[in-house]
Amino acid sequence: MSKAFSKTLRLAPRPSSLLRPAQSPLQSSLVSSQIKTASTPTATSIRHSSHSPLSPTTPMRPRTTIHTLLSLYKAHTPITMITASDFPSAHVADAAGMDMILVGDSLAMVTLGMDDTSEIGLDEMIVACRAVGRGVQGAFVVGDLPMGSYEISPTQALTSSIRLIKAGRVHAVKLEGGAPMAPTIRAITDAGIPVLAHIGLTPQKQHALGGFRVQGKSTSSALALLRDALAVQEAGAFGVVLEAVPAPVAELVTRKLAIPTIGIGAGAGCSGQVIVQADMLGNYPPGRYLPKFVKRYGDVWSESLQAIEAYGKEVKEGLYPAKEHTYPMKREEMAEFRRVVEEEGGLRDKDVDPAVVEETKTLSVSLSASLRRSERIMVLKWAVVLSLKTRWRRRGAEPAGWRRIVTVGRWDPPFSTPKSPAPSSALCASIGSRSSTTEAAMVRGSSGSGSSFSSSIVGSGSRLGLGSKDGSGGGEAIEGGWDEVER
Ligand SMILES: Nc1nc(=O)c2c([nH]1)NC[C@@H]1CN(c3ccc(C(=O)N[C@@H](CCC(=O)O)C(=O)O)cc3)CN21
Ligand SMILES: CC(C)C(=O)C(=O)O
Repeated sequence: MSKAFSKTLRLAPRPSSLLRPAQSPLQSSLVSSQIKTASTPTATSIRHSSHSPLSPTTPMRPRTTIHTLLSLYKAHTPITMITASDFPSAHVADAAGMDMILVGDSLAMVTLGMDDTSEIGLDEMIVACRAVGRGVQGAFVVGDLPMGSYEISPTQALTSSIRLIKAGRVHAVKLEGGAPMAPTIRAITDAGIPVLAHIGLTPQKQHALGGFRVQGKSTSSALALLRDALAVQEAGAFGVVLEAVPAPVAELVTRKLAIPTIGIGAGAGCSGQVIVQADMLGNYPPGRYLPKFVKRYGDVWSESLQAIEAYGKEVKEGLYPAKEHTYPMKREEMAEFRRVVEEEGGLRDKDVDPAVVEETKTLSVSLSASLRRSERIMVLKWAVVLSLKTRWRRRGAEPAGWRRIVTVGRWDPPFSTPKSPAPSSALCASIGSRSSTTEAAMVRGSSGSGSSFSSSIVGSGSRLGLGSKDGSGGGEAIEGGWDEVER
């Protein structure tokens, strides 16, 4: 063990829970299910819930601790680190075997679309850290202290660091700054929280640096960089990020230190590397600015664009969803449903609460009395639908009848006038959010393509105005069909 590094560990005694974080219940259960899967590869009985956050196929990996990092450093094995900002980016980075994951404040720009990193706050960082933590099984997770959360005093920095650890569930914190930050780093490490320092180009201080500019290019600034590196090491940092410094400078600084350097734009002479995941994956379209040091290992933008375009096309063409994406129903049940709809023309009495019918009628009458004719029809329909929905919701269930009403609800002339356009199909869909496309298709299929199908709610022998075909409900005979509504 190198002298300064071991001193770091000694000076900053940490609770063993930090050094060797216990597995969360989620992870232990995941692990046991993986073991089962692994030992019985052909077993089909193990079904993983689609809600299970971590993929069951991810191989197990042991927890990376500060000791693991030290071993890598001592063995001159480059340490791998990548940023993550949410559950999926953490999950994939962890599965890819990254030694460390950084929840960097660059997520302000690449994930939240902010102009720079100065805008993001500690609360937002904590949300990201927690999401990342849920996706990580083995990597050592470092959370960035955002601008404004640590510069005022060592006490402020410690308070923020404790929040990142306790609420954000990270294993260590990172902060920007060299020698002037030494007392702050000391305060945090003394409290048993590992600190990764960050010197060179420190993006939070971009305005003071005059932009994102390479640091340490002159003898004096290279010397200042070395002084900063030694100062943060002395203060107890377990490692230091060197950003955008000439490679030979970074290499020499690395040799003068006894803690690992993690380079980004600092050449291969560092003890490890870090990169912004969104940059290296090619998450953004060509043309977006990328720092010179970024190598694009992927083209996620094109892949995503292609996939989403294909989805859009298939939806427009009616190719998606296909049969295998829909839910089956017993033939007899569907036959009975169809019979009730087509032969009885609506709901059976037992499906409708008489009180609902009464209430709806009253509502309809009072509304129709107070509205102009053109508005009336539309409002009445919505009133009926909403009233029924409320009622049925209150009774703790949404009977098939509600879906049926919404599914077959139609929004076409005469209320689709330039003055009062029909609600969009999207609106219809959201109102009937429990009604499925499949069901709409079934209803459509049953009434013959392009034919008009309308519904009336029949309850207690009463017909309510939902645009019944024969005009007995809302008093409107309506032409047209579902197709017109959807397109
Ligand atoms: N997507 C992303 N990736 C990053 O690596 C990153 C961010 N965002 N946001 C915060 C900082 C900014 N970073 C940068 C940005 C540019 C250079 C760079 O290579 N600058 C050039 C030109 C600067 C100038 O115009 O003077 C240089 O030569 O310094 C380095 C690091 C790194 N960080
Ligand atoms: C660029 C890395 C080191 C970083 O600080 C970040 O992602 O915020």
